[in-house]
Amino acid sequence: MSGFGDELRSEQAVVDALYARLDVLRSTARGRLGDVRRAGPSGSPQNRSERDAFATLYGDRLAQLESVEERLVFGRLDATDGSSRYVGRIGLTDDAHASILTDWRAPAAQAFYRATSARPDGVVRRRHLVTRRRTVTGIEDELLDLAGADAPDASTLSGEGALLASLAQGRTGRMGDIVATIQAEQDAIIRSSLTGALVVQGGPGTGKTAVALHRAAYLLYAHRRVLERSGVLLVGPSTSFLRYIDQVLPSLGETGVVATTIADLVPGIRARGVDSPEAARVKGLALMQRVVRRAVRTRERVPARDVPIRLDGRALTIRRHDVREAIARARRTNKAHNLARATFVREMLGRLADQYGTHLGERLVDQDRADVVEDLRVHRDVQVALNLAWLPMSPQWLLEDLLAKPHRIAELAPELSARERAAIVRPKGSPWTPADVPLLDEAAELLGEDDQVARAQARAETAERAEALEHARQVLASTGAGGGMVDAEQLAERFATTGPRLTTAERAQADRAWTYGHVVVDEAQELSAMAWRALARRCPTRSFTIVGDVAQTSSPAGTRSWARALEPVFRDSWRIDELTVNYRTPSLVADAAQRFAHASGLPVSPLVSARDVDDALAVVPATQGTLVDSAVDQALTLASTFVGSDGAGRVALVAVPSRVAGLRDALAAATPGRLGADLAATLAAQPQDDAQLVVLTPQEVKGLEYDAVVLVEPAAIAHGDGGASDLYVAATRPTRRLVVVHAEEIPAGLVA
Ligand SMILES: Nc1ncnc2c1ncn2[C@@H]1O[C@H](COP(=O)(O)OP(=O)(O)OP(=O)(O)O)[C@@H](O)[C@H]1O
Repeated sequence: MSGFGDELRSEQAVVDALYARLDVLRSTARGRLGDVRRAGPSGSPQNRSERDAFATLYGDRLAQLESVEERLVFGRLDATDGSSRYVGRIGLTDDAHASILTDWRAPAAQAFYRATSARPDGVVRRRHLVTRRRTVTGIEDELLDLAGADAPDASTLSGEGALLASLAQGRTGRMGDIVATIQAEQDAIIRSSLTGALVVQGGPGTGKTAVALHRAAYLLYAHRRVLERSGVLLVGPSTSFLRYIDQVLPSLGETGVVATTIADLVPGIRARGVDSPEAARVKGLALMQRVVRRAVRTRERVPARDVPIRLDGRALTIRRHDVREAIARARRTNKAHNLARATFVREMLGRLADQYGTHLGERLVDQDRADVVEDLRVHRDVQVALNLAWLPMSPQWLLEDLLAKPHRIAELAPELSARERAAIVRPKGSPWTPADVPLLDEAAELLGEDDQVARAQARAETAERAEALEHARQVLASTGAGGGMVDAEQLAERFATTGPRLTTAERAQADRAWTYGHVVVDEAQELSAMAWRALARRCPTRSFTIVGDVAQTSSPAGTRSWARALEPVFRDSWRIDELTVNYRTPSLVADAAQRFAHASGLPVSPLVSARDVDDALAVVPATQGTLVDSAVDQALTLASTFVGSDGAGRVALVAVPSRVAGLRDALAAATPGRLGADLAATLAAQPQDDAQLVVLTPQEVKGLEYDAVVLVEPAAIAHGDGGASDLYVAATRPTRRLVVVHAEEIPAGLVA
């Protein structure tokens, strides 16, 4: 016992020393930031820009140092050669630049997550340090030098005590990082190569989201030079999901990540409309790329007959033959429609000017010809005729026009059935929907934007950056500034991005045509073929992390097969990995969900729960008349156990959309009597997407988790729009308890 106390004390001494170092670094960064700020806005523009650059750098560094206060260090590795190293959320060095804490993403930390008795990797002992604030409260050792140990199976947990402690914590409504307890199968995915597309398939709660985010953090660390410039795009299913995960990356100290949904993918488009399931499905079909292409092509057309016009009293003709040749010539440029139009117009005006010359009986040259061309260019009838032959269009105009005209859809989408065509017709002026966004993106690509300005700007920026780098080198050499905290590249980046210029993430977000160094897609099974095309366009190197579960697909445009979804875009440059341990749901609940999923024929991945919780599953029968009251009663009982006035703990009622309003009203009416007026008022004031006690649909809880869930009438959920997948999703949200309230028969398998 005293041995353990000694160990604890000696680890406390190490932890104290690491925090002391952290404090020193913080105060140095704070001091430098203060010095820079005190210098004020005087001096030459050059001096000011340098100061701004240092201020941003020290500010960022300080923010990073502040963000690792909790669990700065969480592990220790003892090697066979007698050396040991500590692993933590960032790397630290002492005054002599010797490493005293290894960043979890560094190669030297890998063994902390991967070493096993079968493959100890030079490690004899892995120690998990459990800390509360700056105090070591526990130590958990794993000895890895056991000769002849069996190979572990996938469900062998590393640092089980630390892991289970972290899983048992109350939900806060925000996802936290898992750096202290990443499991071997997860670590292999996190550190997998940057090239190609990596698909991570796994059942609910297997850590796919956590792994995807930690992989983004790892890639930004391991490939900083590439990815800081180009940025990483993170695509999630909803804004409330993005909110749920937005603490994870900053707490890992990363920037340069643009988080978005498909609905918000195209700058300037706010897609808040809602499609019918059938419309969403049809708009997502791969053949829609052909429909959009045809919609563009049919605006490059030869008129039915020659068009007579008059210029200065002379009769000219816009001849069908000329239009045909001008169109062919413009198409040969291989440029996008709006850009190739310049060639078409130039060609047509030239031909008309030649006709004019023929009328005059002379061949027009130089200024005379240029003047006639100009007169023709501004001639209204010419403009009308040329527009009819080659219409300049915005993506919005094209799509709005197409969807508002059943005869155009019939003409351009003959592959669709009459019912499918009818599903996508809608009046002009309707709001954009998420399924419109990939179509708008496709159209934008075919129509083209005038990118000459942007390209010139990019060239200028490259030249400026080279200059900034050289300048930064000189500054560092001459001032000795940086003190090991800054390198020339970082400083150059700051010089380049201070002032009116924007960060990588900001620039990327504003630019539809931005190409990212890596794309992370969560809940990827929901994406349509058209959405995949839009994402692929944003990363020509096809470096993707794709996480999802084809058993949880609820979107009618989504997929049940990775191969079918990905092959059109990635061909054979994608690989698949599977996660099989469920870290969220207690085994009773996970088993129930798995049984139901199997019984429903969903393509489920194998799943083993990491833990068991007593009383994790309850079934409460009700009648149609008592269903709502009974569900609310159960939710309030759960809330009194799990929901705290300190903001911790989350309880959700999940029901089909048609029941949501009734449940919300009943819940609001009953809460004060059951939880007290104060807590009821606190809960009522919380925003819907961060409330501790909520009523939501299965679609809305996708990707999220709660301490406890009341599943209201599972049969109705299983027969709703998202079908069995919706019930599978809803049943796998709780970390501690699932209560099933039903009047109809419970779907097969859900209860043993
Ligand atoms: N190694 C780990 N250590 C601690 N917690 C973990 C670990 N892996 C996953 N978790 C936790 O398990 C829960 C489920 O993780 P996550 O949401 O990433 O799963 P998922 O596979 O994306 O689930 P779903 O498919 O249901 O959306 C989260 O609370 C996450 O923090």
